Amino acid sequence: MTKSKKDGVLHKKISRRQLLKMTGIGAAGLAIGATGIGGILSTIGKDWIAEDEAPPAKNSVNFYGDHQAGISTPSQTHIYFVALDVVVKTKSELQQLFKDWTPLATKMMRGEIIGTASTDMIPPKDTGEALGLDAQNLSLTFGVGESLFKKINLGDKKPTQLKKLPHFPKDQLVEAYSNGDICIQACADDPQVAFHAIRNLVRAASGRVTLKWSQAGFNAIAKKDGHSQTPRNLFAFKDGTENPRAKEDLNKVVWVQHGESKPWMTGGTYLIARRIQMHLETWDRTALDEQEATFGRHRNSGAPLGKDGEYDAMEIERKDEDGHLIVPNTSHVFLAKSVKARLLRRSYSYVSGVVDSTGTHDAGLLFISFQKDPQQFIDIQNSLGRLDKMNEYITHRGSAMFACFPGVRKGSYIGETLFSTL
Ligand SMILES: C=CC1=C(C)c2cc3[nH]c(cc4nc(cc5[nH]c(cc1n2)c(C)c5CCC(=O)O)C(CCC(=O)O)=C4C)c(C)c3C=C
Ligand SMILES: [Fe+2]
Repeated sequence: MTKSKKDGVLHKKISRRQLLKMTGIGAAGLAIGATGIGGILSTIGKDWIAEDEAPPAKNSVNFYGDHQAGISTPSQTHIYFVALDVVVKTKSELQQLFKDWTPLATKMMRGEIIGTASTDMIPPKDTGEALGLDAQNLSLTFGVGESLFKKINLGDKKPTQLKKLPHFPKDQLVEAYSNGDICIQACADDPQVAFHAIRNLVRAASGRVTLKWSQAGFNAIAKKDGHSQTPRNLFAFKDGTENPRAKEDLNKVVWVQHGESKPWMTGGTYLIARRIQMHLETWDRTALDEQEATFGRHRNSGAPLGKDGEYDAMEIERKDEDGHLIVPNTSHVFLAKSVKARLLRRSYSYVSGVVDSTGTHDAGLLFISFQKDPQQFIDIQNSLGRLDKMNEYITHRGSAMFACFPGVRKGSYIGETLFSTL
């Protein structure tokens, strides 16, 4: 948006280049960098800069790019994840919804309010609870579920990969934590910033979507010598050690490549969310040796059993001098590694009060994985199957799958690749 209708030409926003020209800095002055521009901005007010052209905001994640933020982005400390059902009926109404969300998402990811407060009879445009906080590395990730394609005629755009997951042994899924037409994942280094983003996106979509389910989560990220450490889950084990990180790996495991799914998904990925209850009381009665045999890793260091370092190679076929496997063949990692498939895991712990029927903590993991094909998740979950020693301590309660759009180009909008060719 460059011009507000209400206020006319006086509110036309200006580009970074125009600003440099106006202030007489020009090409030769480009070396002043962000600090110099920041000084000018604080004098004239940054509302005057077109958002696509503004310099990077403090603690902000880039909204634009080949891929959406919040997937290969380093994990923030908080998540607020929401699944929505649509009330809109047509593809143009749906397209408009994503168009309306785009400027709000870009503003919030820059730590800006989505509109000025009004003093007259109209409620403030921004709900306001993130005022005074910066962007807190907020990332917003949008996806669409299988059910959306049943409600809205999107031609032949539904990817074959986007379908209900099969029933897995020991699943006890409830609809109240499952499925949805649209998902929005908000991750930030502050819980209020993450919630504020979802609250304002849902508010802006009032009458067009309804809330289906949501889940808040957290990860404590310790720092050692200035480096972020792998977060520990509520069983106290480092969770996320073995994850694809290099660009080449991400292309192999996470990002849909040309020809691998529907064309609109190129650069996108599939998100699988599982709300997994962790029976903390049972776990806390288990000896440390047994806990470590459950995962196949040492608790404190995160190292593979029999090794010292978290990133030492996990060689599941390794045997001791008596010929016994060092990493038990019923351990979580042994089974997860026994199949070729890989995933990018980006999970968060949750605590949600008390389970009425048992009087125990309702706590666990909002397991989130990204993969270019949901079959990768299915293969691993089937391998864990009934054998995974961890099954004694967990119950899967919720499940959902979403196709996440590729990244957004400047001047475009979220989901454009899905709608543009309709
Ligand atoms: C189907 C996929 C998976 C589910 C569901 C899952 C649940 C789950 N996992 C943990 C804790 C840990 N998982 C670890 C490794 C690991 N887990 C999966 C897959 C699923 N986990 C994979 C593919 C891997 C990596 C295997 C490898 O190649 O080494 C670990 C070890 C440390 C790490 O690498 O992150 C832990 C700990 C919990 C608590 C949980 C459900 C509540
Ligand atoms: Fe796992």
